[in-house]
Amino acid sequence: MTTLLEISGLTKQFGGLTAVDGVTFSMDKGEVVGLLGPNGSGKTTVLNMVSGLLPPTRGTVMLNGETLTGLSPNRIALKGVARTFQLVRILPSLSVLENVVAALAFGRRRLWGTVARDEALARLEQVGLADRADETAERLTYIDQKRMELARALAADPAVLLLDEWLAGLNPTELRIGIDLVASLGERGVTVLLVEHVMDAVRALCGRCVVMNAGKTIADGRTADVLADAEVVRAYLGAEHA
Ligand SMILES: Nc1ncnc2c1ncn2[C@@H]1O[C@H](COP(=O)(O)OP(=O)(O)OP(=O)(O)O)[C@@H](O)[C@H]1O
Repeated sequence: MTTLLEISGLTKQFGGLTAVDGVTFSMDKGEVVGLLGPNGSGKTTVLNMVSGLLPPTRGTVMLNGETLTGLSPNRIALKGVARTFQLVRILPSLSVLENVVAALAFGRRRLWGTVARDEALARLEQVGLADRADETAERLTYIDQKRMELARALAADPAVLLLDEWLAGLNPTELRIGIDLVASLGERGVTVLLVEHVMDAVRALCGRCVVMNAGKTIADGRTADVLADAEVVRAYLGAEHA
């Protein structure tokens, strides 16, 4: 396996609070890795540093041996890192199709015109939203806005996709579809870092998990082993899970 993403000693301090404290792990190409931990343990802050939204206080992020730390979010996106947000970010007054076309125009492939339109439709098809292509984005349900945000992220043809609780709030049928979708991305060689509290999804999707607590990594290993780890159960999953 080839190491694609390497996170070393990643640290973020907000004033006196060390939100992320020396986090180190790497991901191979095509791996789907769960990043777990209780609320406030620092997971989103890790994603924010990997995607360049926040500069780390210390530590580095490398993609394919190239340092991302210090680059702007836009540059990092152009290098192949895409993400979704816990609270979806869309262009509300544009159509669903235009939202994805915009991601293509400003993404690393810089596609325009009918090529962009065809590609956008293919991405919407992939996330099950092709029939809503002409709808104004703000009229979509929250779940469909999440789907559209994923289509925008996929339009960037990412090497690494950071999903921040993308499966949260889905009903059981939608969850099944969402899990299959994320699994298909891994199978296509997209490396996925999944911040998620939905344990059925984590078990179904992640061969490996990294668990954080109070900014630190407390476990990193095969999902079954990590979820049975006494410290992970104590800090995150709770006794009823064990
Ligand atoms: N911009 C910020 N300024 C100050 N403190 C912040 C900032 N962003 C996050 N924090 C704090 O850093 C800590 C880690 O937050 P973070 O959102 O990364 O946790 P999380 O594990 O993603 O939580 P959740 O599962 O609830 O999304 C929290 O104590 C949070 O209040």
